[in-house]
Amino acid sequence: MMNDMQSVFRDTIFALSSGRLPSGVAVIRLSGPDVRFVIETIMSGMPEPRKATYRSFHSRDSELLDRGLVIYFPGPGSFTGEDCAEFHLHGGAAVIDRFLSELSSFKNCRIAEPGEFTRRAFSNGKMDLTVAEGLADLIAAETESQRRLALQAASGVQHGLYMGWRKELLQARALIEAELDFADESDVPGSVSQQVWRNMDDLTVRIDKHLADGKRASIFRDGLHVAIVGAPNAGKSSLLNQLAGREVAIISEEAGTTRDLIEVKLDLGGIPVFVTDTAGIREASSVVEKIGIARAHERAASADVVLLLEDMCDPEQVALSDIEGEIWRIGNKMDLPGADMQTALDYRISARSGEGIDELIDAIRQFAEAKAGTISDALPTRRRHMNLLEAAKLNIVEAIEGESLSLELRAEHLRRASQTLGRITGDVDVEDILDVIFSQFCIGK
Ligand SMILES: Nc1nc2c(ncn2[C@@H]2O[C@H](COP(=O)(O)OP(=O)(O)OP(=O)(O)O)[C@@H](O)[C@H]2O)c(=O)[nH]1
Ligand SMILES: [K+]
Ligand SMILES: [Mg+2]
Repeated sequence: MMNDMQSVFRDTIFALSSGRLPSGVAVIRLSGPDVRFVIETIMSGMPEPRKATYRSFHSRDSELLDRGLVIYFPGPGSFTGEDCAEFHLHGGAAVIDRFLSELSSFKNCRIAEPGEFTRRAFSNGKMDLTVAEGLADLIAAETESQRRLALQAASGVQHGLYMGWRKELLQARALIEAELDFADESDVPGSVSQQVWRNMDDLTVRIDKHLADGKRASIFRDGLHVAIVGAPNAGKSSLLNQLAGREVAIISEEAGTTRDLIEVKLDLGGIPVFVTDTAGIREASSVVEKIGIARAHERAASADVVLLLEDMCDPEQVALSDIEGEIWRIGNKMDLPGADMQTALDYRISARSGEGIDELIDAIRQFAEAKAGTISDALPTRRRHMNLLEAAKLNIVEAIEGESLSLELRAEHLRRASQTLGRITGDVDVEDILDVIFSQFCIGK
């Protein structure tokens, strides 16, 4: 469909494609030239294509392996483009072990590498790289926004966008060619390429916007990072436990309890939020505590939001430096009569009673959502895409600004931009990166 290469693989691959055992049902998937032979041998005869058929499965020495469903997907109209099959079996560890070892005993049949099914699908032109990556992301998606983003990529939205841009580049080059061919004829105005450069300007604006959207959307992949910092005993670990809804960190009245960074992951409005508890900041004498405090400073510096926690009964200023993100001043221990409610603070809470915690969580959620924006258009979902988009844009800019260059050279910059976009989708020259991309998949996909 998208690639015109058709690859022929000698091996038939198989893997357990469903989750961890034991499970109610386990699905073993096969793909390759010997799929028909394997099915015929194991269940004597072939089922109707693409129809779930209930059968008994036997080993070659006629031992009953299991009873279950088999579905046969003849190539090329299958996921990988090859003959494929699925066996739906009872999800017991011994059942699956026995079945897999039976499959291994067939000539040219072997366990699939991670991502090998999808890689075959890509090689057989069933999908482009952005779709393949979207599928991997879909399987890895843990939050609602990650799911939506991945599903867009898996549905080919990005692919369509980049193909469209490549077409624009192709048209621009065609117009330049035409201008070169007719340069000496007086009736073709030199303004053809003026129009080309205006179009190319417009294209760089769209690529820039797409890149900016991608930067915002990276929050869905990388998450929002929140650091809790403050003086010892301010109640940082108590706050972490409140946010996590469980006892993650040790709480005690002893100042200097927390030494290491303790991180929990929350799902706030579909966005992964990583909250880190840190060592209380003070002039420490112990070596270990000093290391902990240095880590606290580092984490605060790189966080998107620093929750600077202060004990309202015992206010103490903590100095932070090189902070990249926002600092929110949080007053703690509002449940105590001695709490000073006069100080200017962003939020007041009790990490012991839980008062004010919901408001704080809401504020973090809103901050994350505002930072992420809305997912409506196609977005570049990976650093790989972003890097190639940057490179393509630079090629176009070189062409636009190269007024002192020959038209041929300027057209060559546009050709490179198109090639670079082609590397995102895998339509051009990508053999060198396929191993890296597909090894990130899980086995059975
Ligand atoms: N009354 C009251 N006590 C609190 C509150 N938050 C924390 N505490 C108490 O304050 C003490 C210190 O709490 P921690 O959560 O360990 O404080 P921390 O900031 O993590 O301390 P270090 O890890 O030592 O820096 C404990 O005795 C907590 O029970 C609060 O909101 N109200
Ligand atoms: K403490
Ligand atoms: Mg602590």
